[in-house]
Amino acid sequence: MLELDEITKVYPGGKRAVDRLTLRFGPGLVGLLGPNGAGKSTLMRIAATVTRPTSGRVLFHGVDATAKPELLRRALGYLPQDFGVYTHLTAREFLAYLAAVKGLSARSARARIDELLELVNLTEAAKRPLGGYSGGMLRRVGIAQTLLADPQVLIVDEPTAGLDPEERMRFRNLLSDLATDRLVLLSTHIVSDIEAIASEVAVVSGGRLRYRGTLDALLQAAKGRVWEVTVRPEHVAHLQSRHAVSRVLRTGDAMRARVFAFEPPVADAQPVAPELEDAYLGLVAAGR
Ligand SMILES: Nc1ncnc2c1ncn2[C@@H]1O[C@H](COP(=O)(O)OP(=O)(O)OP(=O)(O)O)[C@@H](O)[C@H]1O
Repeated sequence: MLELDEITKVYPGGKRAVDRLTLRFGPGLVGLLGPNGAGKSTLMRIAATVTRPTSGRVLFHGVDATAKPELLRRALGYLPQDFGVYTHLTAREFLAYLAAVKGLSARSARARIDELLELVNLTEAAKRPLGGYSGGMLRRVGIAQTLLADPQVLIVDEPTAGLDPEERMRFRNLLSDLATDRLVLLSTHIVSDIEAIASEVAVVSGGRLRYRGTLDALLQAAKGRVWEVTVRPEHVAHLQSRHAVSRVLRTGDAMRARVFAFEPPVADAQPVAPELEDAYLGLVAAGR
């Protein structure tokens, strides 16, 4: 449905934010996972036709959206990382305003807005000014606006940033429901944001694709490469400088750390079953 074909983005000043990256998507929820600065937002903006790539093409149903963006734009809902609202408007007024900008008739907009407020669980709050909304509520308004024209492709950039755990979970469930009959592309640097809901994941670091596939296969690939080690507190920094360390816990005077490494990182390292976080950090470290 949507293809990113050999995309490269070099910003003025020379920063190569995305480097020859190719990804193909069908319906379902795909997590775009990568550390801060990996190039996720740049890639999302290119996929949403907001930014032009330096080279490469975005194809939507085979049509080159870099040259002819209209087809993709009509089928697209995009929630940018820095989504802003007019704080003095109510949710209903704000959505009505955006519906008008998108060219929906007032009558069909009204019915659609009712449906969407229900979907994102904001019907009760719809008459209150957005200035009084929590971060989670504002994100849900953000999602509602992406759905005004019932898009086939939904692109959401770091949507759970700043949300509390309960809001995070609600938001994850909402995105998961929305992915049953459309493509939802969700970028994040937090593994648990996509752990339970993504059918596939693309891991990006340094502007390059490091992995594309199921979370299961990612986990399998880390088998036999995750170790638990006990070290003195002053040795943690040394361990971190040589390996991907996914978790450090204090146990009495010592520190217990989970380490991704092909060989035992210290003599008495214990092999442990990998978790997704270990597998992801191992991949990112390998790309450095
Ligand atoms: N307009 C710009 N001009 C110059 N460099 C930029 C610009 N936008 C982003 N960059 C740089 O490109 C790289 C990738 O940035 P990008 O925002 O795409 O990454 P990201 O994975 O979304 O990270 P984050 O989650 O921190 O936003 C970073 O090094 C960033 O500093």
